[in-house]
Amino acid sequence: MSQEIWTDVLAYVRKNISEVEYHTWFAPVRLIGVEQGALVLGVRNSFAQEWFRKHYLELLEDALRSLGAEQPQVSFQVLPAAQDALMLPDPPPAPPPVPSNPRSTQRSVPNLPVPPPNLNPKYIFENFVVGPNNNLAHAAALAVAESPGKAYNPLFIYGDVGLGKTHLMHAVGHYMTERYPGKRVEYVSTESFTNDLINAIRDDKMTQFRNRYRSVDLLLVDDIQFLAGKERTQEEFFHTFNALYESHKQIILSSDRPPREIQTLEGRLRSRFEWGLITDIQSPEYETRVAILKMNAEHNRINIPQDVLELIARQVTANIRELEGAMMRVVAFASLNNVPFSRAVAAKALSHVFTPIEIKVEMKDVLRTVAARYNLAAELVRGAGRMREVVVPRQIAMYLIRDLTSHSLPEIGAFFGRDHSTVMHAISKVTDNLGKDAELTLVIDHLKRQLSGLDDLENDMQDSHF
Ligand SMILES: Nc1ncnc2c1ncn2[C@@H]1O[C@H](COP(=O)(O)OP(=O)(O)OP(=O)(O)O)[C@@H](O)[C@H]1O
Repeated sequence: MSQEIWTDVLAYVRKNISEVEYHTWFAPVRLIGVEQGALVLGVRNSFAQEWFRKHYLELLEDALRSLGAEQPQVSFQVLPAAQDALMLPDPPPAPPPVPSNPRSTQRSVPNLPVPPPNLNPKYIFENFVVGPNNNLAHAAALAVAESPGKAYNPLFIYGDVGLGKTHLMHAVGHYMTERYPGKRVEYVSTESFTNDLINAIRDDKMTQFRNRYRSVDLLLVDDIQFLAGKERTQEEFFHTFNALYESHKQIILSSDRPPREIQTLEGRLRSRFEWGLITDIQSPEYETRVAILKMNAEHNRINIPQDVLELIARQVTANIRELEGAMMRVVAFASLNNVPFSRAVAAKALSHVFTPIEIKVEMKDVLRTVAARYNLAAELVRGAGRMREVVVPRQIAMYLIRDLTSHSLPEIGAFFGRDHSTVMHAISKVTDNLGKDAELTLVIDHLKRQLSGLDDLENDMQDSHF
């Protein structure tokens, strides 16, 4: 996760300084991690350390603020020389989205496994959650992947932004390159196709252009609606389409609308787009959104409780890219503010972007927050253990549940697998000690604020040393 935060920070920094400055100062920086809410960066020498403190600290803090850090903290460590040398070859941390047009020299060698073309490695079928909103598009994509050029040609996938059209197209590309090494797959956005065409005309390289697009086994063209109004590009695409279609090569097109709604598209192209199968992707319903978040969290190896994922899924409804962004925002917020995941934390993290939601504290929120405070597993606090290390947190959790929720003593007892008299005993024990034990008083106060709204997160962080 720290890597995602760092990637976002770098993107922010890059937007705010010149490219030269960025490459001089930020390219050699290594992320050490996020420790207790602070972003720890490794720099090459003490001069760089000083330079960063003087010139870039504020910018880095702003970047963290933009990710939700209430009290951004950045520290710099000088990397040991060997480590620096070792770390230098690291790939740059911010992978660009999908390059528009890299060419592989190996592609022209026949029968060699072709490296995956410019496809996003994350966009594979295994990572695609199927729900009622996209099952037809998914089934069609799978059918095409299994019998390219035969099942449906072209396959035309349409839907609003950020709903998985590109993901499905790439998945077919990956599937094909894995299954049939040597097959050529080309993914291109309509914009890149247009630019390539313009360059080819300008540089008198139309033969190369045509060879490139007409010799593929699978052509994936994103955002085909942008062909509208571009007559020369339409003309060229028409011939590319025919050449591929006639030699039974597969074509997959994506668009934000069905062919008949693309204005100023030549009739002959429109009718060709309708020859195969037209399928749409709708916005995902709640269960699919939760499943997508769950898969994403697992993919990034982040352990986010189900109820927090559910809260995020309720908040973001229309667009999966935004849904993923919201989850990352919550993760960054929790990690930069050094607080455990809870619905209150998620609500707070998203409050700047979405309509704030009011959170009712639930028993499991309390249990989790208390357990995190004592560095214990929640189930240990809830369990039957009688060691003082777990008994005190358990009593505190019972006390806080009684205080912050409307659950009755028997309900609290049932949650902990005990009877109501145990709960009563725990509550009176904590109440008795509250006035006498200053540290306990502070801890309870801190936990209460953390659980109810987090308006005082800044103070929480200052207190977090106890
Ligand atoms: N069903 C799904 N399961 C898992 N992840 C998904 C699913 N649908 C979309 N995503 C993820 O959502 C993000 C946006 O998807 P994608 O880029 O494919 O959308 P798109 O429809 O092509 O959007 P645009 O029209 O803006 O290009 C990606 O990270 C993708 O992996």
